[in-house]
Formats: sequence, C-alpha cells, structure tokens
Amino acid sequence: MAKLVFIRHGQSEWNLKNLFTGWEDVNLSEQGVEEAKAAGRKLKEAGIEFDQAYTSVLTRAIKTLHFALEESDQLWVPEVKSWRLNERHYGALQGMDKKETADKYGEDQVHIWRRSYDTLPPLLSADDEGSAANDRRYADLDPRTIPGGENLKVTLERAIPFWEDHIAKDLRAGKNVIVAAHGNSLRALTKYIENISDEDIMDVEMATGQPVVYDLDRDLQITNKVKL
Ligand SMILES: O=C(O)[C@H](O)COP(=O)(O)O
Repeated sequence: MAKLVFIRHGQSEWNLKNLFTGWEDVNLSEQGVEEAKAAGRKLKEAGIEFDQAYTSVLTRAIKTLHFALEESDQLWVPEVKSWRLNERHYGALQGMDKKETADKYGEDQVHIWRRSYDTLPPLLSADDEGSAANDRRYADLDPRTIPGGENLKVTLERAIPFWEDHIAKDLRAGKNVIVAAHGNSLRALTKYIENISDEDIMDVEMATGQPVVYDLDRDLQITNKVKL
C-alpha cells in the first residue's frame, strides 16, 4: 500500500486578480500562504508521512509544497521539480482577465478553453514576449517541446512520462508521495489515475490548497480517496 497526495497550490496573486496564469510564474497571495500552511497542519493531524515530494518549476506550487511540508515537520523530504508538472499552458490567454475574456468571447467559449479535454486556447508563438522559450528554466528542453498553449490532453501527454518514470515507480515501491502542482496538471493526472472520461473531466475541479489523499495498492488501484 502507498499514499499519494495531490495538492493544488494555494491561491495565487493572479487567482486573486482572476487572470489566466498557465506558465506565468506568479507568487502565492497571503491567503494562498495560509491555505498551504493549513494543508500542512491537516497532513500532520492525519499522520501522513512522506518519502518523496514532487512539484513543478513554478513558484506558487514550490512554495505550497514547502509551506505544507514545514507545517508537517517534513521539510527534509527529498523533492524533485519538473516542468512536466507545470500548470496547463494557457497560450495567448495568459495575463488576460477571465471575466473580460468571457465578455469578449462568451462564457461558453471560455468554459471550453478552461475545462474541455482537447480544445486548445489561442496560441503564443516562440517569438512572442510571453513565450517560455525565453525562460532559462526551460533552456534544456528541445525548443519544439516548449508549448505555445496546451489543452488538458496535451498537458496529460507531457505529464504521463514523469508520472510513470518517477511518481508511479515510487508508489509501486510502497513510498508515500506528495505532488504539489496546479489545477489543470492535477486534473490531468486525476483523469489518468481515476480513468475519468473526456466528457466527465469537464466537471472535475481542484480546490486551492486542499490535500486529496489516495490510498493505492501495489497495482496502483485506488482503495480509498479523501479530501482533507
Ligand atoms: O492557470 C490558471 O489560470 C489557473 O491556475 C487555473 O485556471 P483555470 O481554473 O481557469 O483553469
């Protein structure tokens, strides 16, 4: 048996401003810091002890992981950061106000961009100012793999190799794992491990800073799931 905990970062400064964020690297809001600390206290009260931690290369998730581990006296736990756990890249929507975008393109279109499985947002090109191609944290990536925008399908496809090579490997070895990431990268992994349909995933949401605790058997079948 092993425990897997998914935790979406605490509220970010752009969540507070209702801006599309994606790969933009924004900080936690004050509320987001408190959410992350509260999550750590819940994990401590639940007596959940981790052997390995994983997070993205974005500040809001990294800090959420660190606050949660600190509050549960586990800041020493080994951690690995990967771009493959980054939030879904929102393309040219990044930095745009979600309500203004809905006013301009319609609520239905924005809902499809936010929650559908295979509809891409408007894309950024590599020479756009906001392109991740100019960010040195992605310098080792093949430029062709740096997205100009992603849907959940693409997000899942780039997360799965990391899941299989690292997270699932640890879980099969009986290690307890925490993954601090993002609303859509965790929706993607949730879809994968719970075998949720392309249609039903539209209704799946991840609350900020709320630990989702899975008990898994050696075959990574889910034997229990609880939200703290
Ligand atoms: O990237 C973002 O804007 C948020 O982290 C998630 O936004 P969403 O809930 O609109 O997908």
